[in-house]
Amino acid sequence: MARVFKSPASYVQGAGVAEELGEYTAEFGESALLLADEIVLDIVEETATASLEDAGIDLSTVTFEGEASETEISRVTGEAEQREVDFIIGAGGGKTLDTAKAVKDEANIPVVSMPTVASTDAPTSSLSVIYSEHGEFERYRFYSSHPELVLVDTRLVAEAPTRFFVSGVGDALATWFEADATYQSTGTTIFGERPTRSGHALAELCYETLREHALSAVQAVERDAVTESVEAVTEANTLLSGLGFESGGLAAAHSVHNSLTQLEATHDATHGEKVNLGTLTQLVLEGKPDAFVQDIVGFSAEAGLPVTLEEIGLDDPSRDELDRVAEAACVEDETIHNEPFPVEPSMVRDALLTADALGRQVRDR
Ligand SMILES: NC(=O)c1ccc[n+]([C@@H]2O[C@H](COP(=O)([O-])OP(=O)(O)OC[C@H]3O[C@@H](n4cnc5c(N)ncnc54)[C@H](O)[C@@H]3O)[C@@H](O)[C@H]2O)c1
Ligand SMILES: [Zn+2]
Repeated sequence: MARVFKSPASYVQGAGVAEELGEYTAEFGESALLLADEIVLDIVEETATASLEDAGIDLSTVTFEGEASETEISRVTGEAEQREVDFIIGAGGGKTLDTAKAVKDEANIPVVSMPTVASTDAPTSSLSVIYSEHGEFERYRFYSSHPELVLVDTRLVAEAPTRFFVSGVGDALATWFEADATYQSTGTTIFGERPTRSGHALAELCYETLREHALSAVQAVERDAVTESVEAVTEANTLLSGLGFESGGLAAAHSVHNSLTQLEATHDATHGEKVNLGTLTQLVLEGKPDAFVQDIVGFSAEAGLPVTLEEIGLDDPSRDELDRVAEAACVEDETIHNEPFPVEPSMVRDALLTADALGRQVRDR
């Protein structure tokens, strides 16, 4: 089996780089469509328009309606085609960027991925997570190429609500454990091939960066401050986590996340928050030693992440609900089968219950 590593063509990160959007995108053409929801348009439209105008690029906008659904993708693709734009810029959170990437694919134009929160690794990846119009996970949509450019303004990231940044830490914290499980097994990545050493190493760097900088970075973001730790964690959440999961592999944590979305009560928890329960479940499933699991539970709680089912909306889950989650996590094409041992639904249910109990112990301390 081949080993494959893929990535976006360029990654640019720094405080104030949104003002240089025009310079970095001039190579993509003379007209662009900006896709962002109302909140994000308020934040970026003026800066983006001015910067693109300086670079001789016409910019028009489409307001993102809130869900990365097939309906929304068709609507925005229609706008891009009708206006005959040369490229699309998606600005905002994971759902907006996933939609912009799908439009790139449908309309066959470059996409600039401009996260305004460091909440997930969606900006960097070559796939979109598609939901129904009601917010239920439907499927992944894979593309043959990555965003042409990922541009992250850390000033915007720091000024956004801290919860997004903390959620990004949750998404990124899973990366190393999942990549390492895939590496130790005969698992494949989303490219359908074996992981490279590079993917594995970047996933580990992602983990080390979070352990060294996350607590300081969260404190800084709480105060809208940009520090070296904020730069480090923004890169971990956005770039290292993205490259690490795509070229390193996903395993149990994201399967548990996906299956948790089946329960409506978890819909108010963010992607990264649900992933954190997935990470803790994976560590218990793998039989990691007590001290190790407690260390990760303690670290993630201190960073502000949920460590119990209650904190992601499941106050008193029934046995039946947990069984449904465990079943869904183990369907054939789920990445949980990248674990280096066979996984059955009953093992997942028991690991989830135990992870929750360990989380409550830490919370009650
Ligand atoms: N494609 C991938 O590889 C991948 C990876 C991880 C997650 N995802 C997907 O990403 C989605 C989750 O993304 P998310 O957690 O970013 O949430 P989101 O996209 O649902 O929402 C982001 C919210 O943040 C707001 N926002 C954005 N920037 C802001 C700013 N600077 N200040 C204030 N508010 C701001 C937006 O208005 C929006 O309400 C899920 O659909 C998940 O499946 C995809
Ligand atoms: Zn994720």
